[in-house]
Amino acid sequence: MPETSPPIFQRLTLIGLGLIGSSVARAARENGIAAEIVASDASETVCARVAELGIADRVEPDLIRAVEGADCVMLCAPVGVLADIAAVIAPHLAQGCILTDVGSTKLSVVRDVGPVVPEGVHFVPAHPLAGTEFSGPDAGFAELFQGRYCLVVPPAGTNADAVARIVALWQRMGATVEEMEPAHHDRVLAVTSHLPHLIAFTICGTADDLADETKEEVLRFAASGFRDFTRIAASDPVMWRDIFLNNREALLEMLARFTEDAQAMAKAIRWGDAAYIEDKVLRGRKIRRSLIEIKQA
Ligand SMILES: NC(=O)C1=CN([C@@H]2O[C@H](COP(=O)(O)OP(=O)(O)OC[C@H]3O[C@@H](n4cnc5c(N)ncnc54)[C@H](O)[C@@H]3O)[C@@H](O)[C@H]2O)C=CC1
Ligand SMILES: O=C(O)C(=O)Cc1ccc(O)cc1
Repeated sequence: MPETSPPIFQRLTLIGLGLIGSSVARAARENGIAAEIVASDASETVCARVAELGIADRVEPDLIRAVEGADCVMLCAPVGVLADIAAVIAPHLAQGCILTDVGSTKLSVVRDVGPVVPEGVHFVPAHPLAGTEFSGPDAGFAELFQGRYCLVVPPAGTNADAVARIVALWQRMGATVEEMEPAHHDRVLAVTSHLPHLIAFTICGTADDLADETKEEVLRFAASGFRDFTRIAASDPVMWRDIFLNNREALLEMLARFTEDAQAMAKAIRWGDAAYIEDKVLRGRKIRRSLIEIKQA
């Protein structure tokens, strides 16, 4: 008989049952992570759908009732509302409970949620580097985190057992976990995730602004380059509004650097600097190939 590990938590409460929350619900159940999974969402439609899908043991729209008696509460809503949710639930969290999240920005979560966490509750922020351009409870799937990274950013002095249990939770869902400082996390994600999304949203807008001239052609003849951008640009507007506004400094810095590099490319094109252009394209190709090698290793 295959050996089954005991659950890590008795009651795991998920707040926000979109792509990520519903994927955690499915993966937690499939991997026996919690004896009971409670789901709570601000949207009645989402609550009804989660009940219909049967991916939680209990759907509890009332935030306070949802967190009562939980030994782990995971915030899976957009980063802009996490502080408000935390303020409502904080007084109702059980002693020893672990409060965690999956938000894409981490300095803001540490800054906004950290101060309301009561004595005796352990705060372990995290960020799974896994997702898609889809949102909502129907978009989630249990395998989303397999073979992906999850970064945890526990504030200094966090209870080591609480950190170990959050690490175990993500590992059991198939992720590789690494610890990181929140400021470093936000700079790394600004360049690897937030800036690419900004560029995708912007280029789609630029193409759309040229509607009279080219729109029909853009859509009809869209080759893979533009298509790849449209996949990323299909992401959720509220989630990305909140990410941009909550990683303002690092994102603006990376955007400024990118703009300088784009201007250097414009100069090379204007002056016919063929070597510069070729060198930059070659560098892109090398980066892509090294990524594929890492994935295959
Ligand atoms: N989508 C992605 O690829 C990834 C997203 N993240 C982070 O995960 C979090 C959730 O993202 P998704 O699941 O993609 O979003 P989603 O849009 O699919 O789901 C968010 C859910 O939160 C609910 N919600 C909003 N405000 C709420 C409130 N005040 N109280 C309770 N529920 C509330 C919404 O009704 C919705 O069901 C975000 O913080 C995002 O930055 C992290 C990694 C990847
Ligand atoms: O779909 C994609 O390309 C993504 O980049 C998904 C994603 C979005 C936000 C995150 O914080 C992490 C991963």
